[in-house]
This record gives sequence, C-alpha cells and structure tokens, in this order.
Amino acid sequence: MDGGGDAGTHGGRPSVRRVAVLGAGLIGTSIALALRSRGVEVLLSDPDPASLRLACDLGAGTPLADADGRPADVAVIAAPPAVVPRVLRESQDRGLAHVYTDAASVKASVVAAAEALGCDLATFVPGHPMGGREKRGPGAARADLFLGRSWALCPTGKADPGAVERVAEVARLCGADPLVIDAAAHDRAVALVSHVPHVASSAVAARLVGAGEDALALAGQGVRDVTRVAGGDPSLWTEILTHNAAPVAEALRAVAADLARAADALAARQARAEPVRDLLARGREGHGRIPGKHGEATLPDYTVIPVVIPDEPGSLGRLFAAAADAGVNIEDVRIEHTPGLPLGVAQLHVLPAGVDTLARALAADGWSVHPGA
Ligand SMILES: NC(=O)c1ccc[n+]([C@@H]2O[C@H](COP(=O)([O-])OP(=O)(O)OC[C@H]3O[C@@H](n4cnc5c(N)ncnc54)[C@H](O)[C@@H]3O)[C@@H](O)[C@H]2O)c1
Ligand SMILES: O=C(O)C(=O)C[C@]1(C(=O)O)C=C[C@@H](O)C=C1
Repeated sequence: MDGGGDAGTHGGRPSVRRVAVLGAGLIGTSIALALRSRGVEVLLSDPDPASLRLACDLGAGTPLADADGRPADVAVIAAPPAVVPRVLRESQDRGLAHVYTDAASVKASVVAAAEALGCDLATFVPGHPMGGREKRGPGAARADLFLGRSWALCPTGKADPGAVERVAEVARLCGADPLVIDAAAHDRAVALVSHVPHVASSAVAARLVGAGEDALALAGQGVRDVTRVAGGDPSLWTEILTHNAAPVAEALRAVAADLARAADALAARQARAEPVRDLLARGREGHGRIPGKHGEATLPDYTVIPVVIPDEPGSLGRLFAAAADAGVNIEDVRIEHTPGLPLGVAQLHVLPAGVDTLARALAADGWSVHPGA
C-alpha cells in the first residue's frame, strides 16, 4: 500500500465521512483538524474537559457526547499507549464505530493487550502517524502535522481488508502515506528512527542541567537541533519506551558502545582518533540515508545556495519572487540569523540542475549570492 492516488477519496468522494477521535491532545486534535479541513465530520472526546473545550474551540470537531449516536465510519484512539486497549474495548462494546484505529507510538504491546482484553481484531487496525512535536495538548495541534509523513498500519492476520482500507483513507485524508508493516517490525524500526533518537537527545540535554550560565550563553543552533525532542513529556515518553523496551535497549546499547569507543580514543589522546573519525563518517552516511521531501536522501540531492538577505520585512518574499521569476523551485529553505546584525543568510536548497540558473538570475537581480560557500 502506498500514499499515491487521490488522497483519501474514491473517485473524488471520501468514503470516510464521520470520524470519532478519542483523546483531544496534540495528535488527536491534529488528526481532527486535518480531517475537518477535508470536510469530514469529527466527534471528539477527552476525559479532560479543558482539552476537549479547547479542541472544539479550535474548530477540530464537536463533542461526541452531543452526537446522535449513529456509529462513526472510523474511531481514532489518540490516547497514551497504556489506555488504548481499554478504550478500544469500551468503544467496541458500545458500537461507537464500524472501524477502529489508534495512534500509539508502540504497536506490539497494544495489540497483545487488546487481544487479551477480547477486543475484535477484525475491525481494529493499529496505526502510528509518524509526525509529532515535543509539545503536548490541543493547543500545540496543527492540521499539517502529518503532511508527507509515513503513517504505519499494523493490522493483525484477523483484520478485515475493508477496515485496513478505511484507516488508510484516514491517513491519506491527513496528507500522510499509509505503510502496512507487521507490529514487531514496526517496533524495531521506530526503536531506531524515533525512540533511541529521543533518548540520545535527552542524554545530551541532561548534561546541560548542571552547566554554568557561561556555557549556556554560548548555546547555538547545534545544541538546539540535537535537543529539540528532549522537550517532550517525560511521562508519555517513559510509557512509550517501556512499552518497546527490548528493541530500544538493544539499539541504545549499540549507541552507547559507539560513544564509549569514541570517548576512549579521545581520552587516550590517540593522534588519529580512528574510532572518532569512523563514528563521524558513519554518522554522516546514516544522516544521508534519511529520506527527504522527494523520498530521496537529502544531502546528495539538494545543492545549498547561500544568499545574504537584509533582516527586514519583505526580503524573503522578494527573494522567493526572484527565484520564481528564474523558474527554479526552492525545495527547502533555512535561515541563519546573527543576533545584532541587520543581515541573515537564506540557505536555498535547490535541485542541482537549477543551481546555475538561479545563482545567475539572483546575482543579476542584485542579490549577494554565494554558491559553493
Ligand atoms: N507526541 C508525539 O509526537 C506523537 C506522535 C505520534 C504518536 N503519538 C502517540 O499519540 C498518542 C497521544 O499522544 P499526544 O502527544 O497527543 O499526547 P497528549 O498528552 O497531547 O494527548 C493525549 C490525550 O489523551 C487523553 N486521554 C487520556 N486518557 C484517555 C482516555 N481514557 N480516553 C480518551 N482520551 C484519553 C488525555 O487527556 C490527553 O488529552 C500517544 O499514544 C502517543 O504515543 C505521539
Ligand atoms: O518531531 C517530533 O517532535 C517527534 O518526536 C515526532 C515523532 C518522531 O520521533 O519522529 C515522535 C514520536 C512519534 O511516535 C512519532 C513521531
């Protein structure tokens, strides 16, 4: 299964028209906002009345408690992993929807607990949208959170294929690419691409607790990038990690061994520090393998053109207009600011074929362009 075709529609008409979202936090409200933007009716519930009110006020849906009782096409359980099986069982018992899914970041333990509770696995398609933030609650929700992201679906052998297709349609309606994968394989994969990165980020950020003000004053973008996800909720993440304990422990041990080898080499003041060089080289190679916007590795595919821009309203708009006039698509952009300076550097990411055209056109338009810098 893939994300191709008309997102979430059959011949242009969505077959998912009414969705119940149980858990109006960051993920539930983001899913609800995305579905509302596609014209889907959304019914919301949350044991926390303040979260429910805020999600409704944001336009994410209306309270499930006020609904007419007709079953939803799909119910999405966007609550913490430990409560998902119980909420599923209760929802199925009251016939809340025709099809059920969840958003929990771990899958095998959720499936096992759902089976143990006697849930109907024909109508339950476990899911995991691979978009998120380091913030929680409906106030942090965004309708575009899942755009272009993978959305794992982990149906058991008992799942009804029609149920899988319905849940895939929910993912597509949110702008994501559904990807069917076995629950255990999913858990091993997310240990590597999500759970261990989170712990590694926390380990680096934890070193800052005792750091002096002088050191913190020197914090630049590097430490901010590496520690962003460490800002996540410790209770939710402890739950995620302990529900995926074995794969996370294995991958974490491998990271720890790499770090220990690098530290030993540096402590011994080895002249060439081969273990360090090897770790950095493998790290760069691994980073290059992360799929980019076009599903290809980011590093080799885009060329970065630095352009100096005045730090004033409208300068980015003018730069983008000049690129559009040159007929070159900006694939991505990062902006570096130096506090106190009236200038910034826009790092334009373009496909290699457009580099010369864009650099010439921008220079002719008076921009300070620095290809290759
Ligand atoms: N945070 C992320 O980046 C991210 C990304 C993908 C998936 N997830 C998964 O999504 C789920 C929700 O995480 P979140 O980040 O939205 O957390 P959140 O804390 O923002 O929201 C969770 C919501 O679930 C509600 N809730 C608790 N018990 C409930 C119950 N019995 N029934 C209904 N709602 C209940 C809470 O009141 C809260 O509003 C988790 O399973 C998490 O693993 C999180
Ligand atoms: O971008 C972030 O802040 C996230 O942590 C999102 C992220 C991830 O690791 O990519 C985190 C947990 C999820 O279960 C899915 C996505």
